[in-house]
Amino acid sequence: MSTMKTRPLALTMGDPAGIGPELALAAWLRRADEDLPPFALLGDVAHAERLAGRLGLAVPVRAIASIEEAPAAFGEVLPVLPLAAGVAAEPGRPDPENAPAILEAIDRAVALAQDGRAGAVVTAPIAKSVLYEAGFAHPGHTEYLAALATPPGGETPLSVMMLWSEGLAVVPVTVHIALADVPHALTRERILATARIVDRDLRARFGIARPRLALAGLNPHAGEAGAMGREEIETIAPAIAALRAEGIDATGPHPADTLFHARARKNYDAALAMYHDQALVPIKTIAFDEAVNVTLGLPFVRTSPDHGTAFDIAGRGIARPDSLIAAIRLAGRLAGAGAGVPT
Ligand SMILES: NC(=O)C1=CN([C@@H]2O[C@H](COP(=O)(O)OP(=O)(O)OC[C@H]3O[C@@H](n4cnc5c(N)ncnc54)[C@H](O)[C@@H]3O)[C@@H](O)[C@H]2O)C=CC1
Ligand SMILES: NCC(=O)COP(=O)(O)O
Repeated sequence: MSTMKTRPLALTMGDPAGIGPELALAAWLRRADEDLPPFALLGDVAHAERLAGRLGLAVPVRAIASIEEAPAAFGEVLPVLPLAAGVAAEPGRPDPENAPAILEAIDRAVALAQDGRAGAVVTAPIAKSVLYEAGFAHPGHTEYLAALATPPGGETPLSVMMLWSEGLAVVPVTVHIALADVPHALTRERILATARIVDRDLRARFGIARPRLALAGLNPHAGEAGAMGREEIETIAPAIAALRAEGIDATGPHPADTLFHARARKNYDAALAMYHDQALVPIKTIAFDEAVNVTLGLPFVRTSPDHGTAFDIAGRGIARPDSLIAAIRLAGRLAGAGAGVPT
């Protein structure tokens, strides 16, 4: 394991009835094999210990008082920053009563990253519907993180969801909305703002000198010259023209059905899809165990596994930690934690 001085990552527990906490235990067990940067779990010590016992995982858990203690502790124990809100969770049985603890973990992780004390935020999955029942007013992490990143009296940044893997990166321009609302939400301004953030962050965070962005159409055959919908002509093509005029390497609108096969994927660094499933179906199909959800447009790094809470398998020890491990590794890389700072 690295002896370099690093800023630890802040890993939220997600929904404690989902697979997030057990994946955190599994990732910690693989820390040396995977050369993971140190992280602290924002969670509940007793819950993590019970889960480790139930799953037969040899994970010593220790409460730490500040995240600065995490790197030194990480080699021997799973460091946990305990939450003030209580956690009482049975695997597979989500309970809106846990909403305060779930949100506290996110809030504190973001505060640590904003203060420069954590290198990045890694979030374990939350079940949106469970939080909605408790009054949560944001569609998901992506939008909530933008709200948390809003400076006092300032503008809320546009947070952009990107699902990234070695072979494919996809960005849904519209995210957590009903399909019926997509055409209305898909404006030229939204496409422009999203593509600019993708271009900027692929350069700044991923080190791609001139990102190639491929924009999908919305309709079959990218509208078939207007016969199957006019969004391509009226909205998407003008946005692409404006992006190109700014010097951004944007192409399209491409028919979505031929944008994701192996040869097509070599032609771009990120595909901008017009709605959630147009983006997430291809990447989860080819890279479910490796893909990482990265939020662009924020003043701090946030990654997450590509999957959800998987209540159907929680507490059974069969959930694969690969995507969370990929999320931790990518967070470390994007935050510069992987390289470390010599002590
Ligand atoms: N970043 C986040 O917080 C995300 C949260 N969600 C939330 O998760 C909840 C459940 O969503 P679903 O659509 O059911 O998706 P899901 O990803 O939780 O589960 C879909 C299927 O994949 C399996 N699966 C998921 N992760 C797995 C893993 N690591 N190893 C093995 N099998 C795995 C599950 O058992 C299930 O059969 C929803 O409430 C949704 O809001 C979904 C995606 C991301
Ligand atoms: N389907 C992706 C997803 O739901 C992730 O959402 P978020 O909670 O990361 O915004």
